[in-house]
Amino acid sequence: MDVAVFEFGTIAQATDSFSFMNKLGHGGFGPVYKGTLANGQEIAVKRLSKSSGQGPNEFKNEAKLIAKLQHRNLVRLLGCCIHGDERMLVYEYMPNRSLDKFIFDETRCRVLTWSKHFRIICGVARGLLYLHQDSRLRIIHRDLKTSNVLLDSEMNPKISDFGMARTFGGDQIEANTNRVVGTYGYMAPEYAIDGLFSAKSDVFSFGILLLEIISGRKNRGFYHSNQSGNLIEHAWRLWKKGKLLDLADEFLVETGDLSKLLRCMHISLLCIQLYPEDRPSMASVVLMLGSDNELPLPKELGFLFHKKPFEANSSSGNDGSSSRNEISSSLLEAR
Ligand SMILES: Nc1ncnc2c1ncn2[C@@H]1O[C@H](COP(=O)(O)OP(=O)(O)OP(=O)(O)O)[C@@H](O)[C@H]1O
Repeated sequence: MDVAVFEFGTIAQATDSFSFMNKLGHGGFGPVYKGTLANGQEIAVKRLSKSSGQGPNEFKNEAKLIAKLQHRNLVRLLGCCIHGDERMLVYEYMPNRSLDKFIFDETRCRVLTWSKHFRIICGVARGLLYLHQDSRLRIIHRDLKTSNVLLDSEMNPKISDFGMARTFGGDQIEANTNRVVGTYGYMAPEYAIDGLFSAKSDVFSFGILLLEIISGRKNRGFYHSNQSGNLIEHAWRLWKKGKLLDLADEFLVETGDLSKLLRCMHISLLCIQLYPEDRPSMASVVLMLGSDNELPLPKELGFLFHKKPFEANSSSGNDGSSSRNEISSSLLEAR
């Protein structure tokens, strides 16, 4: 199937000339708008703010490749739009927006019982497996996080922003400026420090996502009244004491299958192990989620989470800034 190339007029009309009312948010690649096509189909338009430096044909070819990635747990790219220097991507619209808006909101997270959480976890794992292994392109996401997991009308999870690092920035940013692209709090240590990415750095991000989904708390900015450290350290301490269940959100414990809940937390600790080779592949993660087989023990996590080996400049929110971090590796090397 060929990717649709939309006329600028069609997109402007669908979004009411990119009206403020239709703005869904603002991510690292630029603002996102909701739109409705003349046939009634709802769309989300990502207006890329940074020029990727690509000519129109190159951009179209990359969009074509991304559009070929089709899986029930990936957001579908419907097409693109080119207007002068501007580049836009047109996605299917996800009415329930992103996962972060549910799990970190005390009222809205009650909409999701444990079984729905588990369905979301398994869906994200399958979507990532498809990107790593089953798709022809073999994509490493590089920025998996709760705001990049969108939810359709039935709360099925769909990973978004896949292919973006490869296509619209990452490789170029790294090649040209020695910087890595990702989000602080989700980046695997080898990626954050040495700029080395692999499918196993995505597995690390998946582990963090899993911890966040189950605890309802963000790894970044995690606060606990009587101890220091982040969510990972807290999880590790509880694991050592055999009290991992204390990390889970109370509502999940009430509505959940406790052995499955514990199993998911155990899997998350396997995914965030220090050395990439110790982490399971996404194929193993999918198998572990779907079976009751005994799981290996995670290796000591300890070490680096006590220190901040680099300075990350980041911000987040809908104020036009991005939650994306660009960490200069020359800065890292200098320390
Ligand atoms: N297809 C979509 N359907 C519905 N809402 C969407 C869609 N794509 C993005 N959004 C919403 O638009 C906002 C911005 O998304 P975007 O993916 O650009 O940024 P982000 O994930 O918040 O940050 P980053 O760019 O750093 O990954 C998010 O709040 C998300 O909920």
